[in-house]
Amino acid sequence: RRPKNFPPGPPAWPVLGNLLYLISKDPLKNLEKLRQSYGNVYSLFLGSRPVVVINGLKMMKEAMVTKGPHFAGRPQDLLMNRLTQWKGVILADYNSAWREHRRFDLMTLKIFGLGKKSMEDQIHEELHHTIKILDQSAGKTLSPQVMFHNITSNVIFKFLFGTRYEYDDENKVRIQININTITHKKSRIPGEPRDFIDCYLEELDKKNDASSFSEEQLISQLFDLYLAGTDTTANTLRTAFLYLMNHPQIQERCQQEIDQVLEGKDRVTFEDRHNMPYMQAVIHEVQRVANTVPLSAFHCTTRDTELLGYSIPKGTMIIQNMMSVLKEEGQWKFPHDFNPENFLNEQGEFVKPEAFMPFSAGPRMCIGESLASMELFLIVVTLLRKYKFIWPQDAGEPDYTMVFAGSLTPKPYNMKIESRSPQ
Ligand code: HEM
Repeated sequence: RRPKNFPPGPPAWPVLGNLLYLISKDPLKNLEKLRQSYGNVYSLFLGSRPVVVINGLKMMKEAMVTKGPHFAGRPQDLLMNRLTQWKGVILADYNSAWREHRRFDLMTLKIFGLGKKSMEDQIHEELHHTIKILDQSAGKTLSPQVMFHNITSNVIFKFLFGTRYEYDDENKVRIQININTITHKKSRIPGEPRDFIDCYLEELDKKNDASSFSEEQLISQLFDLYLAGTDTTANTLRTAFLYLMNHPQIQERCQQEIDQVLEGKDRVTFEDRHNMPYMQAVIHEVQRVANTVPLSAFHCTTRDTELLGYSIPKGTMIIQNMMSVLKEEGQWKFPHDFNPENFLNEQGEFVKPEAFMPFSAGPRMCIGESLASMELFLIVVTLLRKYKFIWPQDAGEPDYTMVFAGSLTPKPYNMKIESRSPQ
């Protein structure tokens, strides 16, 4: 039974509730249909658990920003919580341990590169390795899946551990996380942190009884940042090249802008984005259609609260339907098409509508937004400057349907690359 004055929703089956809507073939389409029937704030039962689904920019802003702290919890009784021992940052509840760690993560990200140039250098270093592979593949067809994963994985790896792994290294992450923590303790010089682990160990030195910092938390932070920061960005890159290959006129216009703005320059910097409105528009449009994290991370109410006049008790699980904002009619010039004009004004300047919310909003908003934006820009621009990306002739019609498994990703595809004249 729905609690009193709870948001409306479809009738629920015994035991399963409305679970079938979410585990069927196209859960995102189901959520959209339910929005059409029940409005921007509706409810479902996952088994016997009531869940509220939030849709559309207005309600999303009111819940996540205006009433942010009311909606900033995370459900604590999911299997994943048990597996992570209630540690880390992504699944942590809205409490002081989460707050302290979130603040620390953000500050450390800023120290290592977003404030200085080091993250940018790291992205270029990684691109250097990728370009070696691509140069060998010029004129041929390749699958970009692993390649994009390797770039984004190594960028975050270097930030966390101070090293990168070789692309053919089988052991990569699993072993590194444990070994690195131990070797860091031996090799670090206090006051001269090399990476995230060193910064965390410094924090442990300062630790007092009330502090939530611990070695177990350190391991959980490493896992969380690695998991949250790798496939999200890699999947967005895969979406970018799927669309760029199948919209050659958009690809060419990007290349014209890139050639013009970077003429005589060795390599692109993140600052260059201010002179590249079209490129910026394309990357944002890719993120909008990619809808990479379509249900965000599940939230939970931290107190009894209200939304659109409905009562939502403390402890209610909240699902954000991101597509309902990223493709909301009335918010976009072309909500259902891939069209960079969505981010350009009449003067051709880059503008970011409020409904651009792929990183969510409010107290739980993604902490990797700046890093992801920097990666997307530097990687797409560098690759488009050097190569032309072509949809292979034998690949048939492009399939833009995304595969949903927590995050959204395009179906595997191949791309043909040709070197452009030396830039
Ligand atoms: C295109 C790439 C990315 C997208 C679309 C994305 C999107 C999101 C979304 C939708 C959330 C949930 C926010 C909420 O619950 O309201 C989130 C959380 C998070 N993201 Fe990202 N993300 C991306 C890249 C990254 C990167 C590169 C990092 C690592 C530096 C990262 C770290 C995190 C963390 C730690 C959280 C949890 C924040 C918290 O619970 O307080 N993300 N992200």
